[in-house]
Amino acid sequence: MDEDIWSRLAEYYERIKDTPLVERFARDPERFQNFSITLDDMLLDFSKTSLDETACSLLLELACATDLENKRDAMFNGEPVNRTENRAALHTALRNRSNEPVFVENKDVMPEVNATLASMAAFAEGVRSGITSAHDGAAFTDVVNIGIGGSDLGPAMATPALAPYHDGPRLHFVSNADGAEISDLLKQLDPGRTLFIISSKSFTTIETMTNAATAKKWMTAGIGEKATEHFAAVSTALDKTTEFGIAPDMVFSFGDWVGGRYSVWGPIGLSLMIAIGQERFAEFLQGGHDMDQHFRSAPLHKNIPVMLGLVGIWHNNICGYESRAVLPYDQRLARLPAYLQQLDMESNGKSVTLTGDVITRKSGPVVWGEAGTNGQHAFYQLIHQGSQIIPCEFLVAAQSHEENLPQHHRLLLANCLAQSEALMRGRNRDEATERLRAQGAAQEDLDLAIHQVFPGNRPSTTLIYRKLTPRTLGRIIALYEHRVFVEGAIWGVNSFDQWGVELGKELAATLLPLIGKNAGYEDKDGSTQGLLQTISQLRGD
Ligand SMILES: O=P(O)(O)OC[C@H]1O[C@H](O)[C@H](O)[C@@H](O)[C@@H]1O
Repeated sequence: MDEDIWSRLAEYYERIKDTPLVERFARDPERFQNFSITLDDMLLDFSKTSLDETACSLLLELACATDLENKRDAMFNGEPVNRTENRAALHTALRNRSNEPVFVENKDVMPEVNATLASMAAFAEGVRSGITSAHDGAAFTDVVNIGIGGSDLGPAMATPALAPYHDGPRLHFVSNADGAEISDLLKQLDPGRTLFIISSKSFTTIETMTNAATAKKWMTAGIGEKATEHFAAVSTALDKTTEFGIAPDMVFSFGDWVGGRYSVWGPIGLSLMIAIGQERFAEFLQGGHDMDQHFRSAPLHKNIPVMLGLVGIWHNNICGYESRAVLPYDQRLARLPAYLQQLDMESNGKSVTLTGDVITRKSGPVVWGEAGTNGQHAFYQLIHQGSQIIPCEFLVAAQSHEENLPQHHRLLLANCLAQSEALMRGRNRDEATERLRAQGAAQEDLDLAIHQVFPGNRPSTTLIYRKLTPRTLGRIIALYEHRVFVEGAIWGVNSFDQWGVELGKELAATLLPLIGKNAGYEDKDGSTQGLLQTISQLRGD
């Protein structure tokens, strides 16, 4: 049945694709109201896309035909929706502020969630106040989260996002296997005042374990045998954290029903909680919960994650746009594109459905982006005049935290709106020629107009929120999580596994002993052999 809807969508798009966006606004004075959704002080505007009422109805029909609502309820109800790993995906339980029971295999997980949150809060507030102190009783001045992927990107994105609320110790993040990162950081730190949080769900991830071992060595050199007192861990592998030497009361655990890239809401958010305090962290959770309730209860056509997901499906599968740019006009969200790359591309970068069938259409698009206005002076050239169309997703706050710098925020807002307007309306050759004439260009220079044509009719969405508070950030992240879920549900993929990261890891393990060797890799392909030899020569091994 859904094949029929896909075909109807494709046919319908052929009929309407040449209607300019500006014409749609001219025809429908209510277009903004009809193609935007509000949740309290947040608004998603998707009126600057080619979606119209018929396209929306067809997409909603598709959502129903692919059983979106039942799939959503199954996730919230703790069913093992991550079927390839036979697990629930219950990040929503971590922010379930209603406290209604949530069952995994007949056991309510909420008491455990609340107990963990309470122990995180006790630890975080202890570190912030100095009660949980360094080996000599002094307060920690610096906290370093060592983790990668989902054990890094959440707090690494959210901490700068909430900088105005950051009143705890300084926070640092180390993720890369490249020793440059930890080395450059350690040079700035005092081991006697530094706390490490080793964040790894599995506690086996090679990058994290290598950085953790380096940190432990550095700490031991600095403070001696009490080094492990300066280590906490966030993990589901308690045997491994003990083996590393971390005291059980410094370890924070979570269920295997929390996926790495969905884990900022629980103990992986410990570093964020230390930065902003438990109350602000609770507001962040409340924001996530607000979006969960909206996602569960709002009718599909008034449901922000659902409609953002359907806009994504429309652009990717129907219009054929293969990437999307996330453009926060909010410097503090500069890490949001990186965060969303993992959330989106690790979740939906799949080629096989849950039932093991090869997907016949495009699944997860390429997600990329940069904070505005910086992007304008870099890659917007291609967005405006390049040969491919990139749907742009703008985010912007109506109010800034910098009340003493109102001129900056007005400028930021004007730029954000100008970009979506320019993408939509473009500039034709006549207009470009007129503009040159008005600037006093000589007749022979009017040919330049061709270079100053903007095709226009390029789609964008804008998410506006009052101010980037903890609660708003929670809503934004949960919105994107559910958007990814909506798209994954329609494609029929498992948005909660990530088998695609494994092969590279396995091969790295086979290559590690070969680095610096001149032989022993005859079974490798010619390129890999050649590269190994070159590395050996260049290193002088
Ligand atoms: O938390 P960890 O077990 O250390 O995993 C860290 C990251 O590495 C894996 O390879 C996955 O790609 C990510 O989904 C995960 O977040």
